[in-house]
Amino acid sequence: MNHPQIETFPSGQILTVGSHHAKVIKYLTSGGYAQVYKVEISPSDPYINSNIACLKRVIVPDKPSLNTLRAEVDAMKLLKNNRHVVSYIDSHASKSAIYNGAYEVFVLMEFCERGGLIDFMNSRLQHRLTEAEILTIMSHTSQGIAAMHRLQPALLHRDIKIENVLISQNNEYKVCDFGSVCGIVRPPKNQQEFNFVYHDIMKNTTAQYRSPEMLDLSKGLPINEKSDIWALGVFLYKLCYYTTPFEKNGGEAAILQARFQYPSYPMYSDRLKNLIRVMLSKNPSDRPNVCQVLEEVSRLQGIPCPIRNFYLLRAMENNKRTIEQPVQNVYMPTTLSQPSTQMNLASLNDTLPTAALKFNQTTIPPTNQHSPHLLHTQTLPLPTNDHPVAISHVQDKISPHELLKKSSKSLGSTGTSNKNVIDTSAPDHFTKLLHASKNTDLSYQPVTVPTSSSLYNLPRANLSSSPQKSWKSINDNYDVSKRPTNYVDEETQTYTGQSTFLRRTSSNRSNRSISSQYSGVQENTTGSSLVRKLSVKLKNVLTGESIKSRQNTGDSIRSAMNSIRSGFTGNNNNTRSASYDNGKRLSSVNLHMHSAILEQDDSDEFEMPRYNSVSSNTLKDVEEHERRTVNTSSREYYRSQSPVRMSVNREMKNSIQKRVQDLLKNAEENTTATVRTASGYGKYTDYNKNKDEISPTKSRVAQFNQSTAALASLSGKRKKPPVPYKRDSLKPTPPAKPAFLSSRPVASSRVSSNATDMLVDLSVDDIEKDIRRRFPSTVG
Ligand SMILES: Nc1ncnc2c1ncn2[C@@H]1O[C@H](COP(=O)(O)OP(=O)(O)OP(=O)(O)O)[C@@H](O)[C@H]1O
Repeated sequence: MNHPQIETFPSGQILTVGSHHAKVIKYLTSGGYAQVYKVEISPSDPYINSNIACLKRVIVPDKPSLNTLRAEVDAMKLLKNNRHVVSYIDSHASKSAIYNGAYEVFVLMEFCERGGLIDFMNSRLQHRLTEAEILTIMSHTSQGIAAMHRLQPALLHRDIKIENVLISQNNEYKVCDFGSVCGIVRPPKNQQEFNFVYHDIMKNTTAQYRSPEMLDLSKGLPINEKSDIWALGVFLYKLCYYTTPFEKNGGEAAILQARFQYPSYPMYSDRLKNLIRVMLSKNPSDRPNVCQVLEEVSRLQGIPCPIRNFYLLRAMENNKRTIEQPVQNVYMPTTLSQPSTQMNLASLNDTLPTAALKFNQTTIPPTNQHSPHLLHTQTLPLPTNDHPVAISHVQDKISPHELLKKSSKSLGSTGTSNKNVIDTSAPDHFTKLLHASKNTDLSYQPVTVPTSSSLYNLPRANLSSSPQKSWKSINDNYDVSKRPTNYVDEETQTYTGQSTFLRRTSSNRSNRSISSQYSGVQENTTGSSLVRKLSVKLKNVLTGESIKSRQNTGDSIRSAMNSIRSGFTGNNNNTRSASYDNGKRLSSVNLHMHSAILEQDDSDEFEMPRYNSVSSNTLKDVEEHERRTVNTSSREYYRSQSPVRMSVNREMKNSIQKRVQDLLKNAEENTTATVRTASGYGKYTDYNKNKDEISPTKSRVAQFNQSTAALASLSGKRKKPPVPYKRDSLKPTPPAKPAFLSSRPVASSRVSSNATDMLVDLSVDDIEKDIRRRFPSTVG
């Protein structure tokens, strides 16, 4: 993004950000893209329990850049209120009054009083961080990342680094900067996809933190959570040694080989070094997942692991579900307590391919004993037919006794190379790697991970030193004016002496393109996916949010139906229904009441400003953006890669289903049409505190009733308006299909599309059939 330089706001300036008023206390600093202010907000935020917040002001030059920011805000919203993520408060976007065509975006978030981790590290050049301090930072940061990885589908941060961790007033470390988030990226299938992924990585990641699979896409490995783990390993190394592991020796070649060395100073325990080593494994599947990292960090700290291993819980739950399915003619013991059948679930976890771990999230009742080791010692019921071991058991149709004997035999063997057999006498894969180093005096612990921390030679002496004691100087260091000028670029800096400072660079992501030339790739992070479009359209139909006349009610239904259809067929040409034309809609909306709101299709995006001056400048870019990029095959590729939206929409999906059902039910019951008012069609907002406007809840109910009534009143009462004659030559030509799409059937490329997966549940045929039946004149 090419960001224009702008004047800073003076102290005392009052701004409106969404439903908050923000008074500038002071300008703090400028990041690569943003001006950052400390502000006083009103009303105060209930989560942070304070009226002091951080305001990020970004001027973006164009709509694609704006969409990138939207994705960042979407991610922050998803992660809101996590203790180790900088918490989102509010946001707003408007057209810039200073720069033509540019946009000004404000994001309000929790203020991290103690500034950046990098400042803290710079304050400790003489006395490097202790192991206990490093473990605390690592634990908090990993918890922030775990909050992302636990989402389904998982969110990747993709830019984990020292510069992106801030410190709160009460010394909690928090992950920030979600400008690079994306979902799991499957390996590119052709040259075009390869180029997109490559450029996307170059643009959104920091060179020294890139993983081997990111650098060598020809390996055909996905970019998934394990790429974040690699970056977290580099992060840990840098916490220890103030430099990254590959910048001195070898650069990219060293990264590709995962070749690095530990400096002799400062001294850290072998356990900590081993943790770095496994996190920096060349093969992603050899790296621990974030829960395992946290478990090991907690063991080293001698405290219970703060989170439950969600990968493991999902595996267990899935396993349980499979077992509960009746299998005919097979004797299945419910539990087996013999040691030989105890399977370390972490082992199972690591044995299963990553994809197999992406089970549906389920709620598992909390255990009484919250121990970091508890989950390691879970007894796994006998393997079932979702696992290679189980297949033979299930197929064999044997009695419980034989089954037990057989499983003891196969599971008990050690050192097996048979991948179909889980070796329960061996430790889990990660634990093995962790303790395999010659440097460590620990031999791995078989089967059961001990709960006694003494087995792990915990550095007790270090643990006793409180990190808080040495954090006195952070506040001083936070003042940017007091920062030393001799910072060294963090991309190239090598620790050369005690006086070398780490630097917060103005452009932290090396190779980060300043232009938006890869707009197709940007869609990945913009979240302008088909799913969103369809969901929003359908939502609009159901809530009446963008309906302004009966005429358009029918149009909207048609449009939504067309969109849903095209969602299944992959044919986008008809999604641009003339009835869904922004300009047309604008001409008839009540600008006075809700112009800002009605112009905006994506109702969950930035909270639009409440003051009048901006209302006519609000953004309706997504439709336009999609129209512009409808031809790009990257869009096809990234259609399956919009996790932010998908996570939001996952929750929405159920409510959509319910609303469709309710809508149809209510349409039958509702005999009197509700009188419609303009206010009833306003945009829903969580923050609408203005008493003059309809409250969010009431507004939603009203909207819903009105749209229901409107639909009901349409039934049989209105003739379909004549379709205006249009000469063929005036009809829009459908955009040409890119070569890539022609060479490959669209349907096959959509198989992996999560967007389609989600929509399947909506039973569109049923919806359409029902609506056709009820409103024959409306749906064309
Ligand atoms: N919530 C916050 N509380 C306190 N200080 C903050 C906060 N957010 C950002 N800062 C300060 O502002 C600096 C720049 O912020 P940030 O990194 O988010 O900006 P950016 O323009 O997105 O930078 P980048 O180049 O990393 O994308 C941070 O390094 C930090 O010192």
